[in-house]
Amino acid sequence: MTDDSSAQTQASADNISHPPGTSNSDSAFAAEASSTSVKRKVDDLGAMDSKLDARDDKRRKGTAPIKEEYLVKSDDIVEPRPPQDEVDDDAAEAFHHKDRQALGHNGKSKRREKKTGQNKARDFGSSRDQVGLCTSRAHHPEFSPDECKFGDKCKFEHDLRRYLQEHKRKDLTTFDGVCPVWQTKGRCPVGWKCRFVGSHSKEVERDDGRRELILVQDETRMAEYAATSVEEEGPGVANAITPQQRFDLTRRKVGTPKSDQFLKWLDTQVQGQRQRLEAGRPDRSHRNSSSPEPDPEQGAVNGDHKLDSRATFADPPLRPSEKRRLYFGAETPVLAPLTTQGNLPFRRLCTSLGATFTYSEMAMSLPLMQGQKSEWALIKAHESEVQPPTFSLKGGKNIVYDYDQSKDLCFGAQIAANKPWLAIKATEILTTLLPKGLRVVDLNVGCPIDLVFRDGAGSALMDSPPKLEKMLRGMNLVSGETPVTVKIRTGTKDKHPTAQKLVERLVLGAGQTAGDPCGVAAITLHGRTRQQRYTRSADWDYISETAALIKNLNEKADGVADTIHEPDERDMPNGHKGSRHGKVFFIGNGDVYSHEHYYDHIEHAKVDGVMAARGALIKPWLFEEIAAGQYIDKSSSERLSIIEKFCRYGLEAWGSDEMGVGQTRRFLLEWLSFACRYVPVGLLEYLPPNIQDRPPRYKGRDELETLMASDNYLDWIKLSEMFLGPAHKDFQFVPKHKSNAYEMEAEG
Ligand SMILES: Cc1cc2nc3c(=O)[nH]c(=O)nc-3n(C[C@H](O)[C@H](O)[C@H](O)COP(=O)(O)O)c2cc1C
Repeated sequence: MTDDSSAQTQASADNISHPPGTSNSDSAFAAEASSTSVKRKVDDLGAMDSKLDARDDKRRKGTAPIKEEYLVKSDDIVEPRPPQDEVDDDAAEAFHHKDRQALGHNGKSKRREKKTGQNKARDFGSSRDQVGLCTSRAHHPEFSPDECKFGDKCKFEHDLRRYLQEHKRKDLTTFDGVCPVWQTKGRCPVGWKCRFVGSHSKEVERDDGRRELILVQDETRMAEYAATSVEEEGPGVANAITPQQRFDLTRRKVGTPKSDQFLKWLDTQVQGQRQRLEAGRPDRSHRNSSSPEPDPEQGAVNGDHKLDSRATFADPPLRPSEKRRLYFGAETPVLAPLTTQGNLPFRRLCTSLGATFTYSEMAMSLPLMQGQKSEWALIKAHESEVQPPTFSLKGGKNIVYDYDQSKDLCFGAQIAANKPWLAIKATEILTTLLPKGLRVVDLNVGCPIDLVFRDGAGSALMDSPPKLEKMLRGMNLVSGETPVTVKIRTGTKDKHPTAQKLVERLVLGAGQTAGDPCGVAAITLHGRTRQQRYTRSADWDYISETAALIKNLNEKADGVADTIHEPDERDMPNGHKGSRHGKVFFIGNGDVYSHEHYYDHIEHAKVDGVMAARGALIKPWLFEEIAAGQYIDKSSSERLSIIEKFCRYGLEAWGSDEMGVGQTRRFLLEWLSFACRYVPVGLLEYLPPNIQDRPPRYKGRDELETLMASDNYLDWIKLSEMFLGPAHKDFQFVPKHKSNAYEMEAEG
């Protein structure tokens, strides 16, 4: 809910979709909104069309409708920002994949590990102490350090006082000088290296008169924290594999017995089919004899028509385990998977603001299987994400038979792969090593990035339905109780949508697998093609048609299952009472930027759930707006406190030492590159805001609001310095839309 300082916007109550269960007259919004004011504005726009002068015309096309008094004009022309936003979004999605080719889907690593995974593809300079403190000293009182195993060869500092006085930058004074990690946990894992170490250390006098520096812990806070935390590694972090597990992965010692069995069976099916084709005999075992011609879409990219294994000639050698039931509904707004941006602190922030479900950044299957640390870092979650979601069901409608909210959790992993064996084995490994930490394993079939696409992964799989079906079927067989989901696009090419045909195949099975669904529990559709990237709006008409189709298919699947295949409860996702087939949930995605869009899509496109990506990056309180069913006109100071929260979460996740502060700053700047696009709703002439609109140059209601609207990364650094202090002299930031690197001026 909005608090006192959040003014309501002048939106027309007639224009607002309300959360289910509220109406115009009973919502708090209706009482406070100045509906006539905006109604007039909206009507005016129609009437004024012919009178618009060139300037207004310019403002209307793809331009955010900012009230006259806030516009910054030169020569009386409203200055639009440079047209770079769509390009930026593509760049943002792609940026950290520049080195993804290094992940070698073919198993051959072309570059070194340190360049893959989270945040490794860009050079941000470094944020280190001038001379580091030896770890044998880092957590100990001054007089009783551990022995340094490296002796004279150790290049780190062993004299604690010298380190503190000469090599370490002075303590930060932000957060009132109190270490945010220590404040939460009662102890700070980085010890003497902490940039706030003064708040958890002191000098004491010993019996012999010597003065010793010691670290201080707060036992009460530690006990409180221990009582509520499910900490596995670091502060509140879940889904971390153990060093032993990682070691075993690197030595190929983690078995994938279920995958091996399935893949072997798959192989025999493919070989059998090949032999039949070579012998020139028509494949009479096809159940669907009415469609003997290969589907032109099948295997189009990989030319693998012949190897199309629509090959459930014999039942697979193993059955899936019974799955945890899923639920998506109006009450469960979903945060999209977001490479780089969807890091743990940002997801934690969104969860705290009302996001119900979250996904990891896309992780590549091969490096996961190889135990690469940076890829497994993507799968770590905050403890708040591995708890049951806290929504309350409105009227208990649409609830899935047997759904148990207390067994559900918020966080799912997303993976990408270009071959069935990779997707299947990675899924088995993920769900074996983290049996309780993942809501779903989601396969990314939307990624547009060239490097991924050319390898046959991401959205390339849209053009290889048989391969994709094999992947999902196998993933479902090996994933234990964890459901498998998939995220797709409208298609790869403009004006040639293929998602609906694909969906039909995934929900019902096709050809040889007709009546034998691959077991996918939910499908998310981003309503754009790969070719279109972020140009033009997402096609919600197509999403809506697909929702209707899936509803039909869900019903039809029952019938097909009756006549052809006796489904086993375990094979079915989200079984519901009275149905023999499991419901496949359908989530729509694209351009959701307000509660209005959100509820409109639930009501009119009739999707089960709605996922937000850039909308949440630009204003993470989108989730609060969805819960409240109204716009929240956050003041600049409220927005600043959200930035502060991110910094706290970042320091908790990455540490409060120089490195952790640098990492937090880096990801904060990445996020601010989106957040600066927010135009406060109080500055807009009419609502809803359109995510594709670019703001003209404008000034905010106060200096801070103006600063937050800046698209100059130097201003983002200024904002970061309010909480993280002056940037390290070696800190670099390359804004994704600018080619010039920024290097911090040296500072003290
Ligand atoms: C910076 C950025 C990173 C993204 N990373 C991923 C990703 O890792 N996996 C994925 O499935 N989609 C990814 N996407 C796509 C989004 O999940 C989403 O489908 C798309 O942005 C459309 O939603 P929107 O209009 O709400 O932004 C990314 C998008 C952006 C802008």
